[in-house]
Amino acid sequence: MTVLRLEEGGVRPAAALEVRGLTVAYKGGFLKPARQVVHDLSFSVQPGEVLGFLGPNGAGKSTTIKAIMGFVLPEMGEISVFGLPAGTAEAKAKIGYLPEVALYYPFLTPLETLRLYGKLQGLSGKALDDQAMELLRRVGLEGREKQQLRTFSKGMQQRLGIAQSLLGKPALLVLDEVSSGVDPIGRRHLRELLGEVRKQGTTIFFSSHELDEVAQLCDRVILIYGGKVVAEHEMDAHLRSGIGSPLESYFVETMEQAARQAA
Ligand SMILES: Nc1ncnc2c1ncn2[C@@H]1O[C@H](COP(=O)(O)OP(=O)(O)OP(=O)(O)O)[C@@H](O)[C@H]1O
Repeated sequence: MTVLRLEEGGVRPAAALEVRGLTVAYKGGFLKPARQVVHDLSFSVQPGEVLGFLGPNGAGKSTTIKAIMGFVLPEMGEISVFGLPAGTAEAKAKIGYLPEVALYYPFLTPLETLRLYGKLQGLSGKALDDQAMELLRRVGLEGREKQQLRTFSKGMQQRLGIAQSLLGKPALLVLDEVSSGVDPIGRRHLRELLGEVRKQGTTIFFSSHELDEVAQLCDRVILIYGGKVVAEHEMDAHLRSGIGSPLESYFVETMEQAARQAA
């Protein structure tokens, strides 16, 4: 279902992801007050766009992503996915999600794991097996389909997580630290894979500390610090391919400025 919005001068499709005034607090311990970690955060991702969500450790990226998935309940704010309220079954059905730490049942094989997740999405039979095998090939786990996950390295588990997020060809990919633990060859494959997925029209929203990867993949970046958006930038030619690592310099300068302002 495509939800249309009435705009001045006509209708346009709803954003793939819209976050408005998101405020999240975690409960404190015994007699300790709740602590707000995301403050009045707003941004949107348009259909087909690839958006990098950047910020230092503890900035609130995973918390925001968990709110998008409906795993943490915001104190305030609204989130919609293609116009559907976040956290609902309909919204979740549109999303392929890779958590920051993907934990799988250690005695299952990657193929069995993808079958399990595929069945939860309503896929079955040969169509599911074909898709699972194709995804395992694309993430470089060909030949390991029948190896139990307890014997997998961190990077291999991450590759499986990426395959799992792509099951069912979701319209929106939400990836939390997508290349964490993946070796340089795997990262290159991952970039190619996400490039292909993007060409098929999939919207991608991902957090990463790998700024070279972000520079190559993204149309736009959003930078957060202390749970607030502090900058937003189109990935123009300079940031993408200037001398040195322009995105890294932009990131560091923006964060230093945000830290000075917060002090
Ligand atoms: N379950 C929790 N209970 C209490 N505080 C939490 C919880 N999860 C995260 N936090 C706190 O919320 C803040 C934001 O954490 P979050 O994991 O969202 O940051 P992040 O930007 O994803 O960081 P990183 O880059 O290190 O993954 C941090 O101060 C963290 O300590």
